Amino acid sequence: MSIEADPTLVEGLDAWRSMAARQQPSWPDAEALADVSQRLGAMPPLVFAGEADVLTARLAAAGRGEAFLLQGGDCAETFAEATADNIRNKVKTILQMAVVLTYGASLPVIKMGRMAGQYAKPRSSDDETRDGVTLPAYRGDAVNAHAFTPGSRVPDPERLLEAYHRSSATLNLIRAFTTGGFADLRRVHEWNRGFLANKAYARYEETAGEIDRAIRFMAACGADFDALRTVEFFSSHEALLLDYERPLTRIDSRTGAAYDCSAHFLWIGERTRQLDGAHVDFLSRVRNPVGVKLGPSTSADDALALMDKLNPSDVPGRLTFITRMGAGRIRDALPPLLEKVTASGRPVTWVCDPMHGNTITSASGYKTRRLEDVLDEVRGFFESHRGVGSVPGGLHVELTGDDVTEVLGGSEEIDDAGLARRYETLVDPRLNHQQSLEMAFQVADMIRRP
Ligand SMILES: O=C[C@H](O)[C@H](O)COP(=O)(O)O
Ligand SMILES: C=C(OP(=O)(O)O)C(=O)O
Repeated sequence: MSIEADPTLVEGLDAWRSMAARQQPSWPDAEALADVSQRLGAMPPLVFAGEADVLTARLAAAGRGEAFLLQGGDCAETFAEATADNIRNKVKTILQMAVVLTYGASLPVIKMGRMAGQYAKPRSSDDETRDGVTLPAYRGDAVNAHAFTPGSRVPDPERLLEAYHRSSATLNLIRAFTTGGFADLRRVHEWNRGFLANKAYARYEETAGEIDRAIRFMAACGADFDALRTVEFFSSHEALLLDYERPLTRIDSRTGAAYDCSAHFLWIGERTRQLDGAHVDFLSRVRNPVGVKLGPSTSADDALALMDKLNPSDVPGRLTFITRMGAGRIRDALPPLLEKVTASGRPVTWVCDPMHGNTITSASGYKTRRLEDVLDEVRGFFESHRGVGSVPGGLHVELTGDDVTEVLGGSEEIDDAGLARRYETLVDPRLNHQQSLEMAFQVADMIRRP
């Protein structure tokens, strides 16, 4: 049965309320939460169901090896940083990476931001202790504030509304950039401006020069370039806070199916992917394309059971598995999953998140990652897929368009002492602009050279 034809899916949209939901805030005031839910439910949707369907078709192509997904953005967006400059720099970085990948690998690249809604974080511990004082952990700006004071850390449902408004403003600007001419491929050089000149920047200029020449050649041949003016760009975030996702879920007037209209693509995190849990149940009932993070402890049977629950009709592009095994584990942990899922003959789009399995604490105490581990996990991802004959369909990265110093290594050779220079993330370390471009060049090579 196709997902829109099953009325029990829509009828059960609130079934998650009686299931175990991990990583939810302890909202102190149930009435205030109910009031916010009602107000969120009255807000316009942030995306249109038809856009989510287009993305499903694009992800199906990535699952067949006919496209490649590039999903990137902050670990945790913050309200304070939802500024024009930050949004523009992130969009530019993703567009630049996409150009490098498209040109280098001759594959269409699906561009998706971890943007316009990535305001909630699952945490390893419910508390944080500093100098003997213990407070509730920061769970993202949609829940509480980062400042280490008792008042800041109390979950406040009004923040869900603020997350909605910031997401709306961010998405509006992304749409303006990507449809208003800013993302026109003929401006490929412009996207480099404003970043620090560096090795990756120079290599990008070379690629941009080659693209320019190709465009001038095609123009001289009389090609029509209207299609270059706009770019499809999709939004995504972890569907962690069900008190946010549920009120933004709407019934599509065309099909009668439910869509979570907080973003085009939603994923379930490694910590909340229990088969009988609230998150899996809720996302099984919406028709957006959805993802699930799979860590190194995932068994092939877990993966198959998630497919049964989240994509029972085997719709290509509906389900993406985002593997995050760690560089040291991927070559052992991924192939058994790929073998069994591939043998089932059922459609899944496989994406590599090389960030979340490679987090370390540096000698000076920073939560960081090594760029070499991150790249090694991507290499392991390609090797595993090539060994099994399955399709490496995309990349999921935590990045920023700014010149932060949060990840070790890269051609700038950021070392432990260098981390302090500009360490700004509130949760996990992100690749900076240069490291993101370096990664794109290397991944283009990996796609090109089987
Ligand atoms: O981004 C992912 C998680 O939210 C994050 O890695 C958890 O970090 P913690 O272990 O500091 O809670
Ligand atoms: C929490 C995240 O990842 P994971 O669920 O893989 O740990 C994340 O992507 O922000």
